[in-house]
Amino acid sequence: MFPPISRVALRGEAILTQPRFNKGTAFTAAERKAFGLTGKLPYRINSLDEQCQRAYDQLQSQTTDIGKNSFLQSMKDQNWVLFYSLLTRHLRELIPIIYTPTEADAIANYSHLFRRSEGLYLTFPNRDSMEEDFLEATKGKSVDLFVSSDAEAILGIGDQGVGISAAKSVIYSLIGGIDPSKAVAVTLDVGTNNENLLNDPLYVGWPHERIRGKEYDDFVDKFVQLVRKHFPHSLLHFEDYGVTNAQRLLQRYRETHAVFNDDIQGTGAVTLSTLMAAIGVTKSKLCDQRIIIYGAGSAGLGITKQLRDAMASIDNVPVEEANEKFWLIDKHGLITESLPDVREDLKEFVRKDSEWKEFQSQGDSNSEIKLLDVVKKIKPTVIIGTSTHAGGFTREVVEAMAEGCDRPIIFPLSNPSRLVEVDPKDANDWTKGKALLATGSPFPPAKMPNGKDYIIAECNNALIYPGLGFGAVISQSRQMTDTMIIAGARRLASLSPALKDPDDALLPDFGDAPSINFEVAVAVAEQAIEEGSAGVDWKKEEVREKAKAKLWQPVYGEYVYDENGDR
Ligand SMILES: NC(=O)c1ccc[n+]([C@@H]2O[C@H](COP(=O)([O-])OP(=O)(O)OC[C@H]3O[C@@H](n4cnc5c(N)ncnc54)[C@H](O)[C@@H]3O)[C@@H](O)[C@H]2O)c1
Ligand SMILES: O=C(O)C[C@H](O)C(=O)O
Ligand SMILES: [Mg+2]
Repeated sequence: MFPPISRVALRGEAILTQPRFNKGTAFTAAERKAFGLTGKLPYRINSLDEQCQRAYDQLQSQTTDIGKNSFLQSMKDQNWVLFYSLLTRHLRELIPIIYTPTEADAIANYSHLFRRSEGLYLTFPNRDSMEEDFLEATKGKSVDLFVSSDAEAILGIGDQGVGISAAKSVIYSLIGGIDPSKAVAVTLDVGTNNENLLNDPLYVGWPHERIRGKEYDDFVDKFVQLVRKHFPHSLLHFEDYGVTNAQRLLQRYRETHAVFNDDIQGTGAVTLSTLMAAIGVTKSKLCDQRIIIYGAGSAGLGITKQLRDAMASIDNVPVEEANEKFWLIDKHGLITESLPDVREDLKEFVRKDSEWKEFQSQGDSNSEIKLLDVVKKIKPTVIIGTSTHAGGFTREVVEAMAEGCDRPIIFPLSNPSRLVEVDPKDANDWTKGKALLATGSPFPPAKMPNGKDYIIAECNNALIYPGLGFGAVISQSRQMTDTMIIAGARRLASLSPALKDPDDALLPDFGDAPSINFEVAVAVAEQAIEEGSAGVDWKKEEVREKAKAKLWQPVYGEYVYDENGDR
């Protein structure tokens, strides 16, 4: 039954200052009496609609996006139902305020905007009390989800010391249906190498250079083992870890717990869905593509592997053959055999020197093979940007690509908006409306040569990770397997507007994110049950109904005072 009747053990000031239970002016007369609130609230009893109207009017009086973000953050500290219902009612308008791109500015100014702590802060110098701190923060809770970050690679803005886990956690509840009281945002503060933060007297994190090596691994491991021990059925989400740790941590834990790295797997999944929609328009197969990945970090490699695995599983292409469809470019150019210091995890995608002799002159440090060289030589059908290099897809690059194929597929995915590899409007103009486009942050539509709007799909992992997570949580999966992720990605691809009209967006609108993510969750849970990863004994046909019943929604339930109730 939703909304549920809640048994609450808090009275008076204590319930008004607990955002999980506070209803403000919406407490009923009976609740005011039972919880000692009659003298603590003004007379009028408001409905949730009226509260949302008032809050929306107040929000509109903020003139900047960052001001709106701070206002909403305060509202989250006061009343969760009101916060989430306001967002739900104005989803399209407010997601960019609480999430990408505005969240990037909020995190960059975290210490200066700081008002109130939230979630769990595990800090390296306090490592000896980690278990105590963990248990204190999770006492009495049945946690379904931990969203963790060490904040080393926040979006494209780099090392921010602390931040992001709370913003990503909000999206799980807003569009994924996860009960916010069952989610914990975890900040793993292992220091920062950001000089500005280290020199800022108001910095709220640990002002120390980042811990590396065994000390770092032991610290993260202590946290992961606490999650495993106390909440064995929970999902553990990793967000914005640095490239040297992200892939390693995922590999280390993925067999033993349901862990999920959003930048690697979430981005890989949403990009696979977007690409499947695009090749639906070009009427080609995944394995027919020649794909340039520009920026071979966590997201770039995650996308590469996801697309490669999909070629293998959907088109039945041997993995080694599928590897040959990718050209990875990082800050020193195309990744070839002779490039020094290539990360171990990129080795299977390294290109042979013998294919690129004309661009390599011995001993010349400027001989890196540039994006334009690669575009001209291989004539890619797809180019994906995860480089943080604003403007990296120049006019020359885009025009050269358009010469080599009819409908160039161009996904500049770097966030926030100011770091996009090419403004989609320019890519559309330079290709005379031929490009099939998707970006990581929201952009306004571009104009097609026939005067119609071309809607730019928002290929952001938030269109899929809440659904992947909710699917894994409700099916109590012991692991988040590749096949569960592919099932979610295929379901999202099947909902693409471009399947019906090739001139329409490659992905559904973010305004529909809750229903889209629900479909993803159903597909994930069905797959988990089918392959035996699930901990529930549902039949596949029951999944939709069961999932519906588990969706958390921002509505007020009835409260009953009970001294043994929740607090
Ligand atoms: N749209 C999405 O859903 C989504 C998801 C994850 C990441 N991203 C974005 O992708 C970008 C990268 O994120 P990440 O987590 O992979 O970071 P990362 O630091 O792991 O990777 C960035 C990579 O780009 C390389 N690079 C830097 N400058 C370059 C240049 N001039 N040319 C080519 N490569 C260059 C870096 O060496 C690094 O390998 C960020 O802007 C992030 O916001 C978007
Ligand atoms: O947070 C986002 O907007 C997407 C992604 O995880 C990123 O790091 O850019
Ligand atoms: Mg991220």
